[in-house]
Amino acid sequence: CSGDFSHDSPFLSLGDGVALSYNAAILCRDVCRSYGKLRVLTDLNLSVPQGQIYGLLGPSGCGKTTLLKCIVGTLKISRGHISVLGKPPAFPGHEVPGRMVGYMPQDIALYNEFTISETLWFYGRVHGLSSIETQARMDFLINFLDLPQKKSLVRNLSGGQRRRVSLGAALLQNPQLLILDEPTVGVDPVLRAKIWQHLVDIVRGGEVSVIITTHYIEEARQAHTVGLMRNGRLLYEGKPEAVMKQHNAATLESAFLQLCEDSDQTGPEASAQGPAQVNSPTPGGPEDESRAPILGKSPQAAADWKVKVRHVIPKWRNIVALTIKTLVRMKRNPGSLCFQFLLPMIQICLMCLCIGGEPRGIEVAVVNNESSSSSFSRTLLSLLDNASVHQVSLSHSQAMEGIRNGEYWGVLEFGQNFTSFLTKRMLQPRVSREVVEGGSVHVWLDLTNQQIAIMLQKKLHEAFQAFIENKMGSLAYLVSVPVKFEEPIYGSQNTDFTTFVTPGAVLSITFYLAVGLTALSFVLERKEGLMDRCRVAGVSSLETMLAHLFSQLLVISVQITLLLSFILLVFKIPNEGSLALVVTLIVLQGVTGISFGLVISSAIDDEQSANQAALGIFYPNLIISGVIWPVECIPYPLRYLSLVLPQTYASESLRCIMYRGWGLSRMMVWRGFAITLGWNTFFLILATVILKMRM
Ligand SMILES: Nc1ncnc2c1ncn2[C@@H]1O[C@H](COP(=O)(O)OP(=O)(O)OP(=O)(O)O)[C@@H](O)[C@H]1O
Repeated sequence: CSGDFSHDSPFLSLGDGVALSYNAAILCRDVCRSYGKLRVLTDLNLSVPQGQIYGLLGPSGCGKTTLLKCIVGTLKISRGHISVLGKPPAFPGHEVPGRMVGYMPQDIALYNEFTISETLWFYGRVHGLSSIETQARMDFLINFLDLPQKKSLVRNLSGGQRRRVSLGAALLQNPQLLILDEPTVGVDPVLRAKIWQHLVDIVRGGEVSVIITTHYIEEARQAHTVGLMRNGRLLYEGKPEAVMKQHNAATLESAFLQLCEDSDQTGPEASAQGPAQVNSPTPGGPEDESRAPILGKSPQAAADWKVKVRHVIPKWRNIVALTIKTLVRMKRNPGSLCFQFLLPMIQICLMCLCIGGEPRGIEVAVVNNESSSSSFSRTLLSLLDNASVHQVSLSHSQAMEGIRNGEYWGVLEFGQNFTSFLTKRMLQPRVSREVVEGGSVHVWLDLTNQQIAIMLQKKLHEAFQAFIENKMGSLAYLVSVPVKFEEPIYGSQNTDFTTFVTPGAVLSITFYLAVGLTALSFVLERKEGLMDRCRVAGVSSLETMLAHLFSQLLVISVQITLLLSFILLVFKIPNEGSLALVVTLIVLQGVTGISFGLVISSAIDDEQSANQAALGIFYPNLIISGVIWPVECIPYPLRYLSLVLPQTYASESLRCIMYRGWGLSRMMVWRGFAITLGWNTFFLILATVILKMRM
């Protein structure tokens, strides 16, 4: 809201030096708020006098909660002005949201994994209370609110008990302003009376003000002022006795019924134009203010830049409180924590075991038309890797029928004169085509599975090489293809697909687990009202993000340690480079995952959509990043897209470190780090901006 209030004083000024000499804790002028096209608050005027209890009443859905959220600063108003304890909510340096306000939302909004004392300690830390202060307040509140053992877990409490813990959290820091959204629902009449008595006691000194909504209209008679809301407007504001007298009613409820009927008769349009009826003990109520413009900015209105900077800089105590909160929640869910630790390890183990290995027990039909036990064909077949290839001897017609029926992956056929023709071919420099044909193994393959076909070809070449060495001994070098592959510069002759895919897979697994965990945990906290409650307690979105980042980093560290131990020690994936660089790059990819998860959770409100968003990017990103298949095979212009994705250059960088032993001086290494850091920064800024915009 705009800063038309005098920020240094709780007094309302009506422009040109005219100031009203009353003290209002909350002032709302012409407040409007919509959710999309649904208009919830319409030109609402309300005034909560300092040191009083204000009962905000109205039918379900009339906008009470929305108004309270606007007052505490978790929702922005579309139009109008709000002043809370002298300044607009969320004004730089103002402690609303913050320590000055105690807010009990309508939802329970408590961490289920916390005990009662952990809940109060958490808010004590956020409000900057000393341990002695927190302990003293906790003892008082547990006694006063008749709470069970302070070591009881919130999730094991009854609905009414949770509501009382929630009230305790709002009362903890002795705030100047208490905003209670239905605190007495589910509370027995004795305790309800006690709570009201406590509210009356705390406002007695004139320092504390209370605004309370309740469905039990009669209990609001104990309030100094009541306001009746209907359809987003205030129909009445004044003393409870006055409205009863005015309508000649015996109860507050029947007085309000009559007010509603009157309003229905005059119609919504009429009440939309006119101000609320004000029975005027409330100086500065809508009648006082009429439609006068609220003051222009006072000299002090422009907040000092130092205050603004301090307002933006994250508070360490909040980050610590939130990090401890996340760690306690993790500790209380050991099953989920173990799952988080073990899942990446299981994934990488499955990948190393199941991807890139050699096929086993491949059925191959063998048609051998030679009968002699000393024939070359027998020797050659005996040199074929039996673990990979399972030979089944058949006739030509049976073998061809079998391969057509999908029973065999290949057919190997040796002619009747295979041995004599091959001998001729080896001994004579010039032989006929017929001799070459008859001295060759004829192979028919089922090429529908390329990996198996390639493996069969490789096994046949290996068997033939062994056969040549067997038959020719030291002269075997004479029979070789005139292309000679020397020792590789990097990698080894035995490098397999697993070696190629592992670095990219490690980065992807770290990235996606971080995305999933972050996106969901934030969405759930928001859904349960926990984030709003923290925000009212003075926690900023940046602090929430940083705390989440720190606690997730702890989880990632364990995950990465387990991942690396397995790939390096168990699966013996080579690492020629610096382990520190390997770890740093993987951690940074984890941070990219966390920050991308933050973007999803700040933009999306429900788990299903968050899951869909996280899963939706999984396959496209995995495929286009060149993790499974080389980027060089991706057609243009898709390759340009591939190059800017978070894992493309990072995977290449990790491969260069691990297999080539390169360091940061090489461009192919540092650009992987640079791209990852760039994405981290971009995602964090984007998430912060989205969170701010969606407030
Ligand atoms: N986040 C939201 N998005 C869209 N509409 C919303 C949202 N929150 C509230 N509303 C709508 O705004 C209207 C006012 O809701 P609000 O919760 O402020 O009412 P209320 O007076 O507090 O009701 P109750 O007494 O039942 O809590 C309702 O019609 C509700 O459906």
